[in-house]
Amino acid sequence: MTTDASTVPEAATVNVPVTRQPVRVTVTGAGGQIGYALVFRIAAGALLGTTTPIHLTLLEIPEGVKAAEGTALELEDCAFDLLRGVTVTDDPAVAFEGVNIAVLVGSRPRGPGMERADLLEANGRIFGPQGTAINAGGADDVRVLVVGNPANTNALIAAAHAPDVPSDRFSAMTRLDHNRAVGQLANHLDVSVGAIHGLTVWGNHSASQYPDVFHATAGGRAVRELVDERWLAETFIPRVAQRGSEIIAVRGGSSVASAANAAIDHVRDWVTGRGVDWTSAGVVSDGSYDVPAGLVCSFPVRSVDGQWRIVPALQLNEFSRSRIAASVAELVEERDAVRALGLLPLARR
Ligand SMILES: NC(=O)C1=CN([C@@H]2O[C@H](COP(=O)(O)OP(=O)(O)OC[C@H]3O[C@@H](n4cnc5c(N)ncnc54)[C@H](O)[C@@H]3O)[C@@H](O)[C@H]2O)C=CC1
Ligand SMILES: O=C([O-])CC(=O)C(=O)O
Repeated sequence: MTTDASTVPEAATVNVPVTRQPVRVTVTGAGGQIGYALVFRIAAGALLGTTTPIHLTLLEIPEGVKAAEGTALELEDCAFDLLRGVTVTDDPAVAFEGVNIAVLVGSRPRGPGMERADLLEANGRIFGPQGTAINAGGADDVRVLVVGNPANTNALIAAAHAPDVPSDRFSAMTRLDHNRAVGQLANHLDVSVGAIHGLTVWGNHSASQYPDVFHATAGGRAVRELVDERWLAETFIPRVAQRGSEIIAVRGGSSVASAANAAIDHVRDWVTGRGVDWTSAGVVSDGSYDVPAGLVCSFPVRSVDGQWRIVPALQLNEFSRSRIAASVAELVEERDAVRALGLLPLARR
């Protein structure tokens, strides 16, 4: 089923000159919670700026199509200048035809008492067919952000099913962890978040992740000289790594608005670049920092010419090396588990 709720008149009353074709952005799981928090901000220009027209495609499973159609009606009611059309569909082939930016959210969230890896089999089955559809229909410049959990391994599955798309076009969202770490550190040091630079979340988007402050600065001062190791090991790292569970316990459901915000930060920085500073993203390892090549692991990254590049040659102390190794070991286990389930059938070229 596919419906077009394309109602915003082309260049009718907008102040911004329309100079190019709309960028095609597809959001999966658009009838769900994160989808609802995401698409209005995308349509308002938070993703690609206030002069880039957008066509939004909302992919849902049949049970979710009504909710997505309702969202499309509300998008229409916002009369966003930049929004050139909305397509709602339950067909991945339609959803990914000509897509420039795919944000893969659609999948089950975890509930209280679950770890993200508990979703491996149920959600893993979603990302192979979507990778295949992206391979078949994606635009030459397609970029894919996987949000649905377990995000790193789902990105691995999607990329493995898209052998014609360069693997660096697939990434997994650890930006929420990065933002959480920046927020916690800024609070602790009583500085603004904008004063924090050089922080990295390494590894898996799971409780094993390692938020690393050893290269970070706050207002130009080395963070390692401003915090004590006990606070790092006993408060900061576990608080950031367990923040998803904390949110589930406190609000009764997993993070929504902060996740949508992180997805926007990730894609915006990927497309537009970030100068000299870095952020964190799950990208396909090239073997840097002893992370086995091919795993989707969170690294310090910069976007250069629209491509994520791993920040090279950071000196890692023994503590950092062992924390990264533990999280990478979990990624290897997840990869082996989905391989055993037959969800990683293709060798990438
Ligand atoms: N990487 C990260 O930092 C974060 C990831 N998440 C993950 O995001 C995912 C979505 O979370 P919510 O939006 O809160 O869940 P939700 O349950 O509110 O929405 C998920 C939507 O996905 C749809 N869906 C399921 N299978 C689909 C498929 N094959 N194709 C298209 N749509 C499909 C469902 O119908 C539903 O509407 C979960 O896996 C959650 O764990 C959540 C927060 C942060
Ligand atoms: O924890 C969850 O299940 C949702 C999530 O990924 C997060 O909030 O980081």
